[in-house]
Amino acid sequence: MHAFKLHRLPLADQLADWAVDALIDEADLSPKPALVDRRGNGAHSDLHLGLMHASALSLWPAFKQMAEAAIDLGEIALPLREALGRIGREGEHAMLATTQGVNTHRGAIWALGLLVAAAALDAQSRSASALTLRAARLALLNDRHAPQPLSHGAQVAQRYGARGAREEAQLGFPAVLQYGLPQLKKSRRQHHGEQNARLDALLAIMTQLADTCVLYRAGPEGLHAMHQGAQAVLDAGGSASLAGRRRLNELDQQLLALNASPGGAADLLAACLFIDRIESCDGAF
Ligand SMILES: CC(C)(COP(=O)(O)OP(=O)(O)OC[C@H]1O[C@@H](n2cnc3c(N)ncnc32)[C@H](O)[C@@H]1O)[C@@H](O)C(=O)NCCC(=O)NCCS
Ligand SMILES: Nc1ncnc2c1ncn2[C@@H]1O[C@H](COP(=O)(O)OP(=O)(O)OP(=O)(O)O)[C@@H](O)[C@H]1O
Repeated sequence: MHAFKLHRLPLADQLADWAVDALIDEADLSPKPALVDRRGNGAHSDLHLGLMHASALSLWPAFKQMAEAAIDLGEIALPLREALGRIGREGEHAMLATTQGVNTHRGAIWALGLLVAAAALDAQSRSASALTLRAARLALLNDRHAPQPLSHGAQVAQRYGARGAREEAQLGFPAVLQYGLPQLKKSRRQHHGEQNARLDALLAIMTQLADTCVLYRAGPEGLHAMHQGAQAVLDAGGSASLAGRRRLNELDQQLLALNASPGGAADLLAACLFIDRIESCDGAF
């Protein structure tokens, strides 16, 4: 055996690494409209890039434990769903302890947690559609121990009848499968550059998502501005074109004026990057 043979990471460690990488890549991606990025804190007075990084790293143990639970329990059923719920809530505590009470990644723990578990359940079956289907089947199970707080998402669901993070997962992440990933691949095929392709994927998600962060902060007017503005950037040629960049700057200004931060879309971009990483890795993990 070669003395310098590289060790493959255990599956759970590998998946936790990729989930954290996806969160850091999402946070670093710039210029994102009204979100925390390398330029600043967007529409968030209580967030900054360092906090997003620290928060992402604090979630590594939770993602690893979610993968381990999926490997140990091995099937999509209530014991795994409830283990994920418990680990997810512990992850939220770790996040809040790191950020001193600021919600940096609540939606991301939910989406990426389900996807990490879905990937760990069957390391051979790695297509986006297979992963999101397993994640959806997990999300459809009812965690009997989940608290029912009147979250911002629950409040706008009551007020506007909007579908939020829970429903997006239960439907198999249509925003990722039908908008984010196809746009990511399309912009890559057009050689727009990786950062522009990722921005375009975020914008594609923003064209149609019922983002409860935006609805809570800026109502239907804010959501409409996000949908229209993101579509206008893509129609103008996307982030790689001069006309698209001008539209992106206008969208940034408009969302900032409305205090409308698309946090749900940002979480789903991270989900998109995680799935893309898994799909594109050769052979076993
Ligand atoms: C389902 C969750 C997201 C709660 O959703 P709810 O809408 O009630 O909460 P909240 O207003 O805090 O929003 C959560 C976040 O989701 C993101 N989000 C907003 N809109 C959307 C959307 N349409 N699609 C996807 N994500 C969205 C945003 O980042 C937002 O901050 C989740 O926190 C939860 O129930 N956790 C319990 C622990 C658990 O079961 N964990 C399992 C880990 S796999
Ligand atoms: N780069 C990012 N910048 C800002 N938010 C992000 C980013 N990436 C993900 N998010 C998501 O956005 C959410 C933060 O949104 P928001 O601040 O509206 O939530 P909140 O704390 O529930 O509400 P509020 O700040 O209005 O009281 C987080 O749950 C996080 O998952």
